[in-house]
Amino acid sequence: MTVGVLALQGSFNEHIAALRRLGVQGIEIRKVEQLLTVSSLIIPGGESTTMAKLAEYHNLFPALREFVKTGKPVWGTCAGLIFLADRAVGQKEGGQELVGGLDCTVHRNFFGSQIQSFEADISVPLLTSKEGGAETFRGVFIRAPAVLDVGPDVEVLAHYPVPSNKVLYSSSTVQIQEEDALPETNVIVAVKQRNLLATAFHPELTADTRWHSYFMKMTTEMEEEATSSTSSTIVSVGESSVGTAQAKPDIPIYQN
Ligand SMILES: NC(=O)CC[C@H](N)C(=O)O
Repeated sequence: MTVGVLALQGSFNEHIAALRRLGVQGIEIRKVEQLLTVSSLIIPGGESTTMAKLAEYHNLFPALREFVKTGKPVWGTCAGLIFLADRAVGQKEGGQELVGGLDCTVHRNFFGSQIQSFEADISVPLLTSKEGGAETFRGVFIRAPAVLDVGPDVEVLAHYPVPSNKVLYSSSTVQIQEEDALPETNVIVAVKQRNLLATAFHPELTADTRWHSYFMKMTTEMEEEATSSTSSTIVSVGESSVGTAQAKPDIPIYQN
């Protein structure tokens, strides 16, 4: 089983480290030929416009679209979610190329600018039912996008409840008025459509490997479907195995 991580820009090293904690070797993908060798692909967070320019430079878009179409699992985190979306709003002037495949509209910087980045506990019932562990997952949102609407084949995996009148961060000019709380708006932050998984936040920046473990299971299932006669091999680089519940506290890895 070989997992590629698009390594043009952004948090690809962190994804590779998270895979390593599960005993899986992630392969850095920068060229079309490399993409042809992997069974699944992670598109990391970063800056989607820059990543798109680099992907264009390396002529990766046709191969990425083909990869999505073949049904191989692809997981986009943050900028990776933007890449996978069929439609994006809030793009820089002139827009940017998207890989597409995921029937949804994303807003590139839904939660505001870099300083409005935040962390929040997100409830993800599917992840808890498949991977066990805590009821919630620590979502690290860095100038994060959000999903504005989804097509009929898209499964919504997680919401982030934003109080309608609540400003996420206070500043000298903006005060949070908790007492006037209005009903919450449930913003979509994680989705799945067949072979495509997408999160607006960064699981690779936490010690919780359940999202990676879940993605590995998607990869194994897809491989078994494709080659039902041959068994897949995990390249073990550590002691732990895929699917093992992680005992580590769920804190951002940069605090370790
Ligand atoms: N952390 C991220 O990946 C941020 C993505 C960013 N909003 C973009 O447009 O690319």
